[in-house]
Amino acid sequence: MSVEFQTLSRSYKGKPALDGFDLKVEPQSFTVLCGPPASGKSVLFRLLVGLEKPDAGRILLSGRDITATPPAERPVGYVPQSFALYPHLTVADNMAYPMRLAGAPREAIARRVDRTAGILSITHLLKKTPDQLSGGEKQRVAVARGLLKDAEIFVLDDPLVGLDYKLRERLMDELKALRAELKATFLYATSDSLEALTMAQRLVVIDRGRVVQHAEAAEVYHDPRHARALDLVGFPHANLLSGRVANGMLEAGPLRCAVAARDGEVIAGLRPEAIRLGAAPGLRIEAQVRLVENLGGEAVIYLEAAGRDLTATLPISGGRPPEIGSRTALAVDPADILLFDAATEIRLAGSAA
Ligand SMILES: Nc1ncnc2c1ncn2[C@@H]1O[C@H](COP(=O)(O)OP(=O)(O)OP(=O)(O)O)[C@@H](O)[C@H]1O
Repeated sequence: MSVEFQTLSRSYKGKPALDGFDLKVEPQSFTVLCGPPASGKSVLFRLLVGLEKPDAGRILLSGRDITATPPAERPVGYVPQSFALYPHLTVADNMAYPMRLAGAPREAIARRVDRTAGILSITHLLKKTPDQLSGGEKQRVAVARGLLKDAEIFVLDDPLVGLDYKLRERLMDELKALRAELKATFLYATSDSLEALTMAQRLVVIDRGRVVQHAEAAEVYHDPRHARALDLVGFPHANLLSGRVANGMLEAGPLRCAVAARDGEVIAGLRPEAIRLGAAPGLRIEAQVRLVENLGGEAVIYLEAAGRDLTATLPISGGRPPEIGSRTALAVDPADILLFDAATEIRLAGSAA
């Protein structure tokens, strides 16, 4: 089933949470919505589930307008961000609750509970009550409960937040497998960019209640169309330096070079992995090392250059990362600098020359 949001708007006390939100996702796709906190992801999901009404705009499922359809009549399963399990019911009964409510036959419920519990590795918990579970176990039960509904669309609002990395990785694989098995359309919100890149077929970057880019995950990473897409997708966060272009010259903190962009205020973006240490061809930058995080094979190095903060990731195979407090020479290929309009944050045509 396809899902289409058409110029959806929703404000709270005059402040827009969604502001002309437009998005269409294909049937049986796995779409990840990635946006910073308070960008509107949860509000969007609550509108799709029917828990709230938009101020303007429409929601279409396979072309049918469901904006005014009551929640119970929408074929949408929901894993909310904050979950509440019924304390007096066992895990199995907690999971079964939405299907019971919908009047599903007992055998169908039992089958579905068993299968979903197996996929999420919670079979051993089925007879326990929530007070006997750890935080992570409760979270997996809540995910299972949301996925149990006989639905064609499932929305998962940051369902793995707070779980340890190994468990998250495993659950991500299992959720993808489950999507294929259920032949359903999955919408998955996260504010974690690594999770977004790992999970996504299609990635939607949201900023301030609007879609700023919708593309394959790799395309968002390699060809960000908006400063927020560059900022959010990738780890560590990209460097975003405010500056200006005048007479074909970029000046943004330590980044000073000829560019083919029009004159005006800009944001110059540079991924940490595009900065090299030592003398290399390209733009030379003098910097001071503020902090080094040694990750084994590579180091994240926090620097100051021309009064601005810069983050670099450097391979340190065999070598040693630079000393904290030392001065160091950096090299940047001007072609790696991405320019965005300072006001709209949209990518500008023309990169460094
Ligand atoms: N019921 C509400 N009343 C008032 N303001 C609200 C309400 N729900 C959401 N908002 C506001 O709408 C904006 C978007 O919130 P939303 O919860 O959708 O963000 P989000 O992208 O899901 O963030 P997070 O990743 O932190 O969950 C925020 O500024 C939030 O304060």
